[in-house]
Amino acid sequence: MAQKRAFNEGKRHFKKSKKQKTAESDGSNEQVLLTDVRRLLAEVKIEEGEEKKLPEQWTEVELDISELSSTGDGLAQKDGQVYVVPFAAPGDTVKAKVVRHDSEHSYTLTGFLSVTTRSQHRTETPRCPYFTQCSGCQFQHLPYAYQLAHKRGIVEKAYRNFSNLPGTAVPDVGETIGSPLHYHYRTKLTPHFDAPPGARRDKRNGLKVKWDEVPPIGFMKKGTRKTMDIEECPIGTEAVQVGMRSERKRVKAEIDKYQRGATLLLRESTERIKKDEADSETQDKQDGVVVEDRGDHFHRKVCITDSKATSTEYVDDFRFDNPAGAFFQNNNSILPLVTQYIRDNILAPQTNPSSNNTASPTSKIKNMIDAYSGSGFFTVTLSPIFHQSLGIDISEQSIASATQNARLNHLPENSTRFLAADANHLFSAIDATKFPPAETAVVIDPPRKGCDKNFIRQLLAYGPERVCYVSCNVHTQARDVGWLVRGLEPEAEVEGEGMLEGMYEIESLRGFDFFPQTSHVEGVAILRRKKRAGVEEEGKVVDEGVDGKAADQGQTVVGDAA
Ligand SMILES: C[S@@+](CC[C@H](N)C(=O)[O-])C[C@H]1O[C@@H](n2cnc3c(N)ncnc32)[C@H](O)[C@@H]1O
Repeated sequence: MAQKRAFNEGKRHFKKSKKQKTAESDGSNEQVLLTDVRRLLAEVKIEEGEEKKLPEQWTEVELDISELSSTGDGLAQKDGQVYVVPFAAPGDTVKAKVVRHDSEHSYTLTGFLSVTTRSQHRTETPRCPYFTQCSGCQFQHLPYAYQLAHKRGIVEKAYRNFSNLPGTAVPDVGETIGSPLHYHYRTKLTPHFDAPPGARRDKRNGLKVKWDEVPPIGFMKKGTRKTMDIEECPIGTEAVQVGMRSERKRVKAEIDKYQRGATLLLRESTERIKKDEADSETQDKQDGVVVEDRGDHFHRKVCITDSKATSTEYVDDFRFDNPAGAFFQNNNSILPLVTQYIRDNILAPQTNPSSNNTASPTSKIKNMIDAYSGSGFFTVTLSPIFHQSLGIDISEQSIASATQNARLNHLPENSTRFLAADANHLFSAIDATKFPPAETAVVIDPPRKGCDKNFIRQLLAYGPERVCYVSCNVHTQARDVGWLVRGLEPEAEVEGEGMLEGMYEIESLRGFDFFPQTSHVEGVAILRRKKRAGVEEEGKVVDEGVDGKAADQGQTVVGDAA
C-alpha cells in the first residue's frame, strides 16, 4: 500500500540554514558537522572564512582523511579548508569530487570517488552492493567494534559541545552497547519511487500520468535528490527482505495504476507459537513466511505492507500490537538490552532491583511517568518495577495502542494508565499527591528535536527524583540535559518569572547502537535529583512541592536515592 513519503526522505542532506548562527543547539546535521569543522580549523589555527583559492566545482581532489565527524563523514584539511567526504575512514587517502564550497565556514562538501591508500581501520567488506551510492548506511567498511567506539565519541562530543556544562558535571560516557544483530536488524523499511517526468504537467492538463518505464524503487542516491533502484537491503530483517522482493514485483506489475510516486511500507510482524502447541505446518516453508526457532517458541514472521493493518512484536515476553504504519522502535534485537538497562538503572543504584524484574521493596521510587510514551513501549516494559505508571503522548492513536498493549500484557488498569496530551502542559496537570515528585521517576523519549523549553521548565518545577532521558539525537539530548543540570533563565516575555534552578546531576551516560552500519546512536542518560532542601528530618521527606512552597508530605524514606 502506498504511504506518504517519510519526513526525512527526498530532502537535501546539506541545506543552507541561518539556524547555525543561534547559540542553542537545534541538533541538525548541519550544525553538528559545522561544530566538528570549526574544531578542526581551530586545531590547525585557521580562521573560519579566510579567503583562499579553492578547486572548481566537480573537479577531483585527493585528500588525507584525519577523522570521522559525528555525522559519519570523513574530514580532511587541505590548504586551510576542511573537506567533508562520505564513506571514508581516518587514515585513508581518497579521491573525491568537489560538490559545494561553503566559503563562509571554510568547508567543502564532496562526493566519494575511490580510495588510493587504505586506512588500517578499513577492514570490513561492505555487504551491500549499493554501499557508497545509497544514502542509508555510512559505516559498512568499518569493523563493528570501531563503529561502537566512534559512537561513544559522538556522545562525548555532544555533551562537550552542546550541553554548556563544565567537564566536571559530565561523567565518563560508558561503552556503547552493541546490537546483537549487525545486519538484518531493521523491522521496518520504506523504499519509494518518484512520479515520471512530466507527471505534474499531465495532471494539470487533466491527463492520466504516463509511465514509459518502471521507475527506480529504492532509497535516495547519496548527495542527490534522485531515487536509486535497490533490489535488496541487507539491514532489513529476512521477513522485510521477502516483503521488499514481492512489493517490487507488485509495483512493477501495477505501475499504470499509480498517478504519482509513492512510499512503500515494509513492516515485520511476528506470530509467536508455543512449541508444544505447534502443528506440523508451523515449520513448513511457506511463501512469504520466515520461521525462527526461539527456544520454547517458534516465531513466524511476515512482512506487512498495509499501514493500517496490525503488526505484532515481542520484546522479551512483552507483546506489542500497533498499526503497521505507526512509530515503533526499528531494531527488535536490541530492545531487551535497553529495557533491562533502564530497569537496572532508573531506580537509585543502591536500591537497584537488578534483574529480578519486580517492584523493588526497598526503593522509595514507586511511580513512573513516561512522557512521549508512543504506544507504551517503555511504560509497559518498565511497569514491573513500579507501583503505578502513567504514559502520555500527543497522538490519540498511539495512546489507543498503548492502552491496548497494557491490556495485552495483563497490566492492571488502575496502576498503568495512559493519557493523550501535550507533554508541554503535562506537569501542571499532574496531581502531586498521587505522583509525589520524591517518589517518581520520569522517562523522556522525545522526537529528534528534543524537548520544548516549556517542558523542561515544568519538569524542573515538578522536580521528580530521577529522570531517564532516551534520545535518537544525542545533541538535542545534551542541550536539554544541560538545562536540567544548569537551570533555565526566564523567558523575556513572561512577566515575573524567575530563574529556574538546575537540580539534577548526571549519574550515567551511554549510547545504544540501534542502527548498526549507520552513524546514528541512541543516547540513554540517567539523572538524579540533587538533595532536596529540607529533606533531612529522619524518616521524612519535606518537599518543596510543585508550586515551590514547602509541603510536608510525610513520606517514609527507605533508602536515599540522592
Ligand atoms: C521517539 S517517539 C518515542 C515513542 C516511545 N517512547 C517508543 O519508544 O515507542 C516520540 C513520541 O513523542 C510523541 N510526541 C511528540 N511531541 C509530543 C508532545 N508535545 N507531547 C507528547 N508527546 C509528543 C510522538 O507522538 C511520539 O510517539
